Amino acid sequence: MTQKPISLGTTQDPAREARRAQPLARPFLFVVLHCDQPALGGARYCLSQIDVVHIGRGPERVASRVREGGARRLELRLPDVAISKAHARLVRSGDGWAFEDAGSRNGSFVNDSRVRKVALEDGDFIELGNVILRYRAGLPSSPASAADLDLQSPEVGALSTLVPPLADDLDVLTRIARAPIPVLLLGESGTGKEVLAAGVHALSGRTGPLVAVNCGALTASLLESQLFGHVKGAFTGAIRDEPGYVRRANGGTLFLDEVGDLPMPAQAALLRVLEVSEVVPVGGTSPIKVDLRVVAATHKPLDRMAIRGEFRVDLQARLSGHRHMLAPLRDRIEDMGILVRELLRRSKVPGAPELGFTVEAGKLLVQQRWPLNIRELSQTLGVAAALADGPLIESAHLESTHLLEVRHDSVAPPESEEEGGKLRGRIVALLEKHRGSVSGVARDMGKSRIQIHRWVQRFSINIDAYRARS
Ligand SMILES: Nc1ncnc2c1ncn2[C@@H]1O[C@H](COP(=O)(O)OP(=O)(O)OP(=O)(O)O)[C@@H](O)[C@H]1O
Repeated sequence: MTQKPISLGTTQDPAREARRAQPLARPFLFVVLHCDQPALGGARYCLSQIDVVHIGRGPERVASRVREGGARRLELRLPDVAISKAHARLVRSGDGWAFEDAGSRNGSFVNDSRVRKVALEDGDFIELGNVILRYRAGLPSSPASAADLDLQSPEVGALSTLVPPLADDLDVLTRIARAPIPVLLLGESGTGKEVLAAGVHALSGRTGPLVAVNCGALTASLLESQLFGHVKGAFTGAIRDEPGYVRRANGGTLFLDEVGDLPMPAQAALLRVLEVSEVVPVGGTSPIKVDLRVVAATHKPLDRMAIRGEFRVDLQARLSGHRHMLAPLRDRIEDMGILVRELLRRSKVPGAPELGFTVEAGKLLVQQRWPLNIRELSQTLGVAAALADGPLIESAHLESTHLLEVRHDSVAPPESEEEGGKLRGRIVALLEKHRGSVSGVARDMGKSRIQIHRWVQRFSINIDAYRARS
C-alpha cells in the first residue's frame, strides 16, 4: 500500500486551511439587487484572479470563469430584458478597475450618472437595466469568503451574508455555536442580535428551549423569583411552583437580551448562577443544578460601562466567552437583495402578487444610511408593500414612512480631530500588541474586523509594518 506524502506545515483539511490564512484585501463585484425581481437575491464575485468581466443578458443569473489567450475573464449573465446581450465590461486597469459600456441599448449608470467609460472607486454603484451592482476595491477576505457566492436560493438564513469579512466572522460564530461557550452579541439596535441568538441556539444542538429574558424589564422586588423561580407559598400570591427563566432554560439556551440594562442586584445574582450552575428558588431550601448555555446581547458599550463601574467586570468577563459584533446595515448594503427578499416574503399578503421595486426605489434602498438598521428596513418595506398599488414599490412608497425623519437625528457624528487622534493611537498600540492581527484588535475593541480595516484605511496605517516585527 502506498501512502500519500503529507507536506509539513499544512493540515489535510482544505476548508480548515482556508480559514487559517490571514485575510487579504481583495476587489469584489456584487449583484446587490434585481429591482424588479428581488426574489433573485444577490451574488458576489472576487475579481482578484481575473482581468476582465463581461456583463450581458442571459436566461438566468450565471457566472463562469473563462481563460482565453492568457486573459482571465468572468462572464456574468443577468436575466433582465432591459440589459443588452453584451452590455458592459469591467476592465482591470493598473491597481484598480475601469467600467465601460459596450454599446448597450439602455445605457449604463455609475452613481446615477450615465457613463461610457469611467475609473471605478470603492463603493461605486453600477446600474444596468433593473440591476444594481456594486464595486468594492479591497474587502478583507479569507480564501473561503473570497469564493464566488450566489445566494439565489430563498432558503438563506440569518447566518448568511455576501460580505466577506462578515462571512468570516459568522463562520467563527457558527463553529463556536456548537460548543457550550457563552456568546456576547454586540451591535446597534435593529441589527439582528435576537435573530442571531436564535441561530446560535439552533446550531448548538442543545435539546432544551431558548428562553429569552428582557433584562431591562426585570423588577427589583421580583428579581429572584423571576430568574430562579419560587416554591408554592413562598410569598403572598405564590399559588404554585414556578421554575423562573434560568430553570426553564435548563438543557437549552438562556438569552439575556439588553444585558446592559441588567440591574446591579440581578448582575450579582446571575453571576452566582453562572459560577456554580445551580439555583435556589425563592422559598426553597436546596439548590437545583442547571445546565445552561448563555447568549447575551446589548447595543450598549459594555466595556465602557464596566470601566465606569456600571456593569460588573466579572460578569462581563463571564459573558464574553466569544464576542460577535453585528455590522450595521449601512456596512452591509451588499446584502440588500437577500434581506429585501426575506422581508418581502414575511410581509406578503396571501394571494397578493410578488412585489418588486422601480429602479428609483431600488436606488433609494441602497443609498440610505438606515440608522435603525434591519428593523427600520423591515418596517419601511411593510408600509411600502401595503401602499403599493401595482407589482412595483415606488420611491414615494418608501419615503412615506415616518422612520425616514428619524434618520438625521440618530446618525452618529464623525469623531472630532482630537478623538480621531486618540483612536488612531489606540489602534496602533493594539496592532503592536497583536503583531498586526486585525482580529486581535477587533476583539480588544469590541468592534468588527471590517470596522478596524476601515479605520486602518482612514488613518493610513500600514498593518504590514506591525506584522513584519513579529
Ligand atoms: N438576517 C435577517 N434577515 C431578515 N430579517 C432580519 C434579519 N436580522 C434581523 N431581522 C429583522 O430585523 C428586526 C430587528 O431584529 P432584532 O430584534 O434581532 O434586532 P436586535 O439587534 O436584537 O435589536 P435591539 O437591539 O433593538 O433589540 C426584526 O424584525 C428581525 O426579524
